[in-house]
Amino acid sequence: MRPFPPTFTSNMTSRPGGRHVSFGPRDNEQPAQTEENAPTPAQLNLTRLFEQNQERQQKNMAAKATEQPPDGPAKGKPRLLLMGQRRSGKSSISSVVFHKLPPSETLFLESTARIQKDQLPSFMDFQVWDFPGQIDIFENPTFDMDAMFGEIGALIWVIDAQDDYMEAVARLNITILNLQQTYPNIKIEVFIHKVDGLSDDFKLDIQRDITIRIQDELSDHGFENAPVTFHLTSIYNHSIFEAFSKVIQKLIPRLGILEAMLTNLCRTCRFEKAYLFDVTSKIYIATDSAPADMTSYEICSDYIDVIIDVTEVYGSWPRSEKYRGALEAPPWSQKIEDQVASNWAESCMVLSDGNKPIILREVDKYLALVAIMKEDSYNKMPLVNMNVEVIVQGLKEFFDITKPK
Ligand SMILES: Nc1nc2c(ncn2[C@@H]2O[C@H](COP(=O)(O)OP(=O)(O)OP(=O)(O)O)[C@@H](O)[C@H]2O)c(=O)[nH]1
Repeated sequence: MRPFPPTFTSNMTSRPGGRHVSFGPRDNEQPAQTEENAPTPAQLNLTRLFEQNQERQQKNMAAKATEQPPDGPAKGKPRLLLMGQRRSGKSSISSVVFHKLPPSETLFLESTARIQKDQLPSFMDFQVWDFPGQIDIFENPTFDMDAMFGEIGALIWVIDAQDDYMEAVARLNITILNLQQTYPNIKIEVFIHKVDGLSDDFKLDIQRDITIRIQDELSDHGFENAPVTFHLTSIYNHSIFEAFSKVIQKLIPRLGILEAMLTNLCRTCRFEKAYLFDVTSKIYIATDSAPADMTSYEICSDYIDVIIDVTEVYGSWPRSEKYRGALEAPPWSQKIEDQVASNWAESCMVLSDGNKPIILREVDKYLALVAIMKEDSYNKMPLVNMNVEVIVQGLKEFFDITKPK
């Protein structure tokens, strides 16, 4: 059972009460930068951290160089670490995406006091750690860095775009510089968050400004191609799911094969777009090669809500012996389980405007294939079903083979 009824609030705008909204980051440059030559406290802090890191790196080299593959956690479940300033929206993101909390109810979330560790049963069984904004791990020598970052899948740094973000960017820079030395394979995903209510131009300006500040700092320290990616997000629309989809996709081994399967399916069945969804979070873990567009993603993701809700209410409903007998009798002469293509959910719906069927087929209890077909392709349904069935079998094999043993 899912804890909350599905809700989707599109493009609603909301500002947390009493938050300061500042849009002039360049006016807030630190005055210390005007004093030439004298190292600022931030620089001193950075130097100290570098030295500490170098010691730690040397100690770790011998012990760690053994099994860690270059591209992902060695064992256990991939971990997504949510970090950032206080009230930047970390707990809200985790609650909305993974626990289906309606976005408007995040207004009542309390500040996180200790690390919240969420085990999420999904196709990949990853963990999400919500890190309290007030704790600075690099200030605190008692933190076990290896336990935190050793098996990490991605570090998600949340920046509140409606607030003054200079401090957040400075902390992020310190974090990246520290981690780059010891854990160079960590993928850093920057969520420029709460962009609802900001104009498109303004969002892009903020993104450009933050990107430049981070890249400049990194290249000043000799890191030219650090794996840092930026996303504009809000819990009040699908952008947060889209961003998480991109993050999770980087953790999937051989994603290219999945994408090629979906691209082939689209070509053979004349689909406009196909997505493979993680049904509980509605993150899509793969899509075909056609350019992604938010509208098709939104329709498919809302369609999942509808179908999954119906399945939860009416799925595996008991049929009486008599009714079952009638269904299994000639002309079908087959057990009911063999007559339906899926033990889980299968559905097709045609939207009257545009006349484009949407098809959904569950792959297993975590994954569903959802696709938008081209106009008037409804009469090809038997062929489409056959092809979808083949792809679903292929997907099952793919996950059987690639799942961590
Ligand atoms: N407008 C808007 N507000 C948001 C968004 N995401 C979160 N918020 C609000 O931001 C406030 C703080 O969110 P939290 O999730 O508690 O922040 P946090 O980063 O977990 O804070 P700490 O636990 O103190 O570290 C809440 O009032 C949320 O409703 C968003 O996308 N847009």
